Amino acid sequence: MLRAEHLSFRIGEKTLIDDVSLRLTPGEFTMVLGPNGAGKSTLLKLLTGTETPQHGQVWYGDRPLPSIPLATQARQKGVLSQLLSLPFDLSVADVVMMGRYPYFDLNPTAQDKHVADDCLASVGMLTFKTRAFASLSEGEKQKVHLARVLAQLHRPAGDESVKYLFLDEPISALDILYQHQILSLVQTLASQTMVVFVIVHDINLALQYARTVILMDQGRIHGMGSPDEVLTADAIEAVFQLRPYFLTHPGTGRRVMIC
Ligand SMILES: Nc1ncnc2c1ncn2[C@@H]1O[C@H](COP(=O)(O)OP(=O)(O)OP(=O)(O)O)[C@@H](O)[C@H]1O
Repeated sequence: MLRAEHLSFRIGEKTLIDDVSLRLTPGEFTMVLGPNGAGKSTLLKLLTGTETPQHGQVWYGDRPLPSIPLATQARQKGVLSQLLSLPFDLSVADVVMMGRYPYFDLNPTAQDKHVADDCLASVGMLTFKTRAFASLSEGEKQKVHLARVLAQLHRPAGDESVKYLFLDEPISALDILYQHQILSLVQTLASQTMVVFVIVHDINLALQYARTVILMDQGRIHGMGSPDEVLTADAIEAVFQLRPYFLTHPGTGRRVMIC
């Protein structure tokens, strides 16, 4: 369980996050939506310890986040942010192996290499292993970074510790096939005692995949709950200033939004 109580965060005169409290349960796929500038990425930074709130606290399990040693955090928390460029000339394999740094001293073990290959394969990028990372397309880079974070959170058989996965717009550069493949993969991970917090802009993907939705507006949580509870026409109009319509998907019966 991840718990945040009364988080507030200001920069200068601007309040980016205003008294936000939430609980994220392992096994639930939580998707975060809201207009540009609503505070989604800032909330992710507070929940992961990249930024420190002026007020409020974050707990992972029963421990306040700042009290957890960084080496422990590195084994339990994976973050994929929007900044995907790397300053060095690394291969794809090197980038994914960065996810294994918390697990080995000088050189990766055969097990680390095996995990890295598995994670690359899970995002469809194993055949790119020897390519220079800088030469990849933006979508390919996004998949490799996701593989790096998955390698970081890999659990050996029998390890049932809770892991925490945070993804900031992980599918923004992906084609529709990979959007669905990656979200299906993350959905499966969420069901395996993982706290999963994913920022997306596509409301239909949230309707399809999320168990819990957080709708943010102006640094606050406008609504949190099941997609059907939170993503109503009134809530979407209030937050995005655009009245949507909902149709019924002919194949699944699920709600589909059009504007
Ligand atoms: N260093 C800063 N100084 C002042 N304002 C900032 C700073 N960093 C971010 N902000 C502002 O805080 C607000 C929230 O930003 P944030 O990146 O969290 O929004 P977001 O919901 O993730 O937006 P997007 O969907 O566009 O990625 C924005 O209005 C942004 O301009």
